Amino acid sequence: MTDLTPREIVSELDRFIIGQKEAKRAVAVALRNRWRRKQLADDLRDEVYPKNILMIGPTGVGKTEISRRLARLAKAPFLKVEATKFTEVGYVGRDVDSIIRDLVDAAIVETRARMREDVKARAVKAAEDRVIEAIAGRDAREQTREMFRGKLKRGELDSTVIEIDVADTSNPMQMLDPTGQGQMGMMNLGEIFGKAFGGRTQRRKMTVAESHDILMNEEADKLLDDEVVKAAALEAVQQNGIVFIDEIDKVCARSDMRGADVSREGVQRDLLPLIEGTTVSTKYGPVKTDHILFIASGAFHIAKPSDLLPELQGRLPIRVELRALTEEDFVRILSETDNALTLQYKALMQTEKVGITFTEDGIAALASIAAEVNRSVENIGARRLYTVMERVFEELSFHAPDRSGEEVTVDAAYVEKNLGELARSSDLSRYVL
Ligand SMILES: Nc1ncnc2c1ncn2[C@@H]1O[C@H](COP(=O)(O)OP(=O)(O)OP(=O)(O)O)[C@@H](O)[C@H]1O
Repeated sequence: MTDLTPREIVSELDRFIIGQKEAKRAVAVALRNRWRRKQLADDLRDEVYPKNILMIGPTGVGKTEISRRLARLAKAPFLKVEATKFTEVGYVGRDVDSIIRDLVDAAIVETRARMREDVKARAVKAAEDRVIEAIAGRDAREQTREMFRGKLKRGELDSTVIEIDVADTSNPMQMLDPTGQGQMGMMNLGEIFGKAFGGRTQRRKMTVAESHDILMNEEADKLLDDEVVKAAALEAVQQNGIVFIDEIDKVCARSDMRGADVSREGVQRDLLPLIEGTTVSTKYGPVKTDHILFIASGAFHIAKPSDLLPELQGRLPIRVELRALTEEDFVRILSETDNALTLQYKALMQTEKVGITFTEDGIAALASIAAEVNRSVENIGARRLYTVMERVFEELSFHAPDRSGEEVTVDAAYVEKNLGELARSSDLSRYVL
């Protein structure tokens, strides 16, 4: 749980998302409300439900990104689903409870990773002991072990090859059918049960450096109590979980309701109890959804928010609109965000020792082409920047290993050379950009 104020939350989000002030403020308040709720006395705390949010805006303008970054900031379990997934032909029973089950699965993985960090120091020691045992043998004297420990810490053993028993994480069911054709071969029963019921190990050869992460995770897991992980993950989901439901406008029925519309409205009806608060059973135990924050989102080009079921409208009281991104926004997305694509490509090329410099007019040219293709082909928002950048770097990406030591300046001329032709033909850009 974060104790950041709404202003601080917005400024954290500003590092990654350009514009969309209204949406940032709404999610910041939603998060702060959770902190406020935590401060209340028990009886009142249970009465305070989250105010869920409806984000309205075209594709690729930051709806998911804002929600995902918020979840990361709050260290909250997060799940994104498309509402339309539940209308697919052949989808039986519209199992919307799977949303909560998937959220719990994600929370278990995250919680375990976080708790692993907590037991890291002890795990480091245990993992070291295993490496030293693999090198020096089980009966080595204390002095010898310490000598190896010193070498290990200094990285002098990194390329030494060791043989260790590690958990076998391959799929046990494959073992039950080794022929892969439904015919069971002759097998040792002990092997089958050993495989199917956990605790299997496998002897593997690897370098000390390679073994580091594997051994660390194994030793940390030994120190972690599964029950504690489970309880913490369930608590995190119930108190902090965030579910992002995309394409909610696509499950709106209009007044002239026909076959497919009826099924879409059915999805809204199924979603309703989750949002209103219910208990879902998962393999880790029951989960109450009352305090999970739901963020629904859609473009609402055809259907309107008022076409949603009235009960659902009532459960999504906060409405925010996100606007389409402009060419100026693209310039800022490319140059001001902490994870800007320009920084990413620069870092990637640096691994090949190719230096990249983006000039101002280069970035302007990239933004202008992205905006132009969005206008002429289809507006997919900031996602267009990905395809444009990939195309500009296509040649260089391929030849970079042969150009080690070179400096490349991405200016307007460079962008024009690699992209200009393509961007001017909407027939071509439809396929390539
Ligand atoms: N305002 C923005 N600032 C910075 N990056 C953005 C912005 N909007 C979108 N992006 C980038 O574009 C990509 C797509 O955005 P996002 O997933 O948030 O789209 P969306 O609005 O949720 O659309 P959809 O409803 O189709 O999923 C993300 O990688 C995100 O980083």
